[in-house]
Amino acid sequence: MSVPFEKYDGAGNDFVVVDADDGAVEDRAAFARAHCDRETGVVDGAGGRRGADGVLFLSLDGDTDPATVTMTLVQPDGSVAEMCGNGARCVAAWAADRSGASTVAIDTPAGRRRAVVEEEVAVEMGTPTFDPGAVPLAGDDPAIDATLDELDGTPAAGLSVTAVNTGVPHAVVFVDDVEAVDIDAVAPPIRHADTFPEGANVTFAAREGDGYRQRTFERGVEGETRACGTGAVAVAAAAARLGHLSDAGETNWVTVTPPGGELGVAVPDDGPARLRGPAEKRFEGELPVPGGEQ
Ligand SMILES: N[C@@H](CCC[C@H](N)C(=O)O)C(=O)O
Repeated sequence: MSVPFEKYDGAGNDFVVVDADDGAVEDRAAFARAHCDRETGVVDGAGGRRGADGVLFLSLDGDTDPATVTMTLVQPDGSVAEMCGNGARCVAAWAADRSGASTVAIDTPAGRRRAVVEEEVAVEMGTPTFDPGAVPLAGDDPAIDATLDELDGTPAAGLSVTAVNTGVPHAVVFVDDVEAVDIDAVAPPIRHADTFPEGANVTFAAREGDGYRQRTFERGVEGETRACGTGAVAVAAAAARLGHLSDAGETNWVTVTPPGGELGVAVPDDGPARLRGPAEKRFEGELPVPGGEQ
């Protein structure tokens, strides 16, 4: 048995998109593990990398105003993420391609997010929180520019971490040069630290002009991705919290640049964060359903 899919890309974060209403994929974790693998997964019909950063199972209701999409992101390790910023932007582009709607409400496990599709796709990202219970953190104190003793003896020793939830947990580490970070060595001790009982995505950021360069090691992918939207929001939110954005203005758009593209982030004091950037369909095809009948 096979299922139709489309491949979308949001600033370098790439996703297999499956219409959940087809009902063909019973074991979503097995499907994601099989087709996201970077060596053996879905072949890129547009000539790019094999595999994907996750599978978006989507259900579109075009009869509501605005159109509503229920989004479930299943990651390469089979886990379900509560939120995905670039995924949500790809969802909005998918819904616009299908229904012509330029405004879309996206229901995620983290709550409803509104998106607008123009030349770029912008999505509301909720209000970032440093609250220890919401990140979540193991203790009662927030981690703001904090050195975690438990990282002693690891490649992450001595790094200052700011913990923030932008729909999913992020540990933000400001460095002088993101390119110089040995991310596969430094990120895992933070990602698995007891401080983060549900784990954390680990996002490195370095100032570049009025904005930031970004690299993120994603939970669920268990490796670096070419972009991460919740990570970009985490960078701007942490920078604002630490007083680093005073010259840029906290309600202005901040440019955050991951390896795969360019994102804009706004983190106003009095409302939800917003994320904008490119999101586009790359190709479509059919994929086998693991364990599915012939
Ligand atoms: N790439 C995403 C984040 C996806 C979720 C993350 N890997 C997690 O498990 O928390 C984004 O663009 O935000």
